[in-house]
Amino acid sequence: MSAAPAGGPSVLVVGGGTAGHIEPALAVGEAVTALDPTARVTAVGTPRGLETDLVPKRGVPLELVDPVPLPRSVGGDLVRLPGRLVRAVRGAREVLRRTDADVVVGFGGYACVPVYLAAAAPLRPASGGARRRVPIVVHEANSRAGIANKLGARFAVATLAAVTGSGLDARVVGNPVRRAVATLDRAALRAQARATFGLDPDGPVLLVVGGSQGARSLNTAMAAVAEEFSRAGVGVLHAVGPKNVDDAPVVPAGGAPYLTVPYLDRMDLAYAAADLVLCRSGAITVAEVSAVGLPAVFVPLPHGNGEQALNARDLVAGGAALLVEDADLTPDHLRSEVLPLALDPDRLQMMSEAAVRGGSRDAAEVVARIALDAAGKAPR
Ligand SMILES: CC(=O)N[C@H]1[C@@H](OP(=O)(O)OP(=O)(O)OC[C@H]2O[C@@H](n3ccc(=O)[nH]c3=O)[C@H](O)[C@@H]2O)O[C@H](CO)[C@@H](O)[C@@H]1O
Repeated sequence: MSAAPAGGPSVLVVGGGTAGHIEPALAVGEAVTALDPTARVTAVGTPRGLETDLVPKRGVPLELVDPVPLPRSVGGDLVRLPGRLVRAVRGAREVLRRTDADVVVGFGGYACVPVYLAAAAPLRPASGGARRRVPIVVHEANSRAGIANKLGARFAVATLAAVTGSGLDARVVGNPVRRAVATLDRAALRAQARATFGLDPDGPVLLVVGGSQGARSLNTAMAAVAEEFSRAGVGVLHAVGPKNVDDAPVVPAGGAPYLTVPYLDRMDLAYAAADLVLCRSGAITVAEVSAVGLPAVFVPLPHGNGEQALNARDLVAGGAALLVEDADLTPDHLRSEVLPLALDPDRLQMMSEAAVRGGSRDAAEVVARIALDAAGKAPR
C-alpha cells in the first residue's frame, strides 16, 4: 500500500497482538486501497504485539495505543475505568484526530478497547467542523467473540462476523484473507515456491505452522520424527515460531530437505510449496487453508474456551481436514497417520477439492466496502 493522495477517506484498521488479529486488519486495508486508491489506510496496534514488525514490512503506516487489561465483562468495570484505560483512550483520541479518521474497523483484542471507546465519543476533527463520532465497524474472526468486540458492537454501525454463533448480532461475511493468499493458484506457483525455499521440485512437502507464535507441542513431536519424514522422501517446511528457534529440529542431509524458519513472511509461497499442512486452527489460518484448498491436519490450541476446535469443525466435517487433539499429537501419531497421508496423492487431492468448496475468498473486499460505506465516502 503506497502513500495515497490526501483527501480520500481515512480508514483505521485496528488489531494487534498476534498475527491472527493483524492479518485480517491488513487484508481489509489492502482491499480498501484496491477499491479506492485515494483512501488513507492506517493500522492501529500496541507497542507489545507482532504489529511493530509485521505492519511496517507491508508498507502500512502504524499508530500505537497503550495496551489495557480487558475488563472481564462489559458492565461495572467499564464504569470504574482504571487510570490506564483513561490514558489509553486519550491516546486513541489523539490518533483519531491526527489521522482525521472517517471510520474505525476493529478486529478485537487489546488495541481495540481504547480505540472503540475513543471513537464512540464525539470528537472535533483535525480538519475542523463540528464534533462527531467516528463510525465503528466491528469484525469478529473467531467462533466466539472476545470482550473487546462485544464492547465495540455496542457502538458499531456495522457488526460483522466470520461465522454464525459468535455471540454477536452480526452479519456473517467470513474471514478477511490477504490478497496474495486469497488469489493464490497453488499449482501455478508451486515450482517457484519450492525453488525459493530450497525444496525438491517433485515429491511430497509438509508445511508445519503452529500459528503466528509457533507451537511447542508441534515442534517437539515433529523433532522426534523429522529424520523419518526426511528418509521417507517427505520434504518439510517448518515455521517453529520466533521464540522457539533454539529448539528447531535438525536433520542430517541425505533425505528430503527438512527446513526450519522462525516465521514465514510469504505464507502464499509456503502454501504453494506444500501438499499438506500440519497446523494450529487459529481462525485466520483456517480461513487461509480453506481459501487455498490445502489439505490440513489441525491440532487445536488446547487452552481457552475450545474455540480453535470450533474453527476447524467445518473443514473437518467436509472431509478437507483431520483433527488431532494436542495431547494425541505423539511421534507415533505422526509416523502412523500423517506420514502415510503425506505420501498419498489421491487422498490429498480429494481433501484439497473439499477444502476449496468450503473457502471464502472475498471477505476482505466485503468488509472494505462496508467500511467505505460507513465512512460516507464509498466510491460510486
Ligand atoms: C494463541 C492465540 O492467541 N491464538 C489466537 C490467534 O492465533 P494466531 O495469531 O496464531 O492466528 P491465526 O492462526 O488465526 O493466524 C495466523 C496468521 O499468521 C500468519 N503466519 C503464521 C505463521 C508464520 O510463520 N507466518 C505467517 O504469516 C498466518 O498466515 C495467518 O495469517 O488469533 C486467532 C485469530 O483471532 C485466534 O483464532 C487464535 O485462537
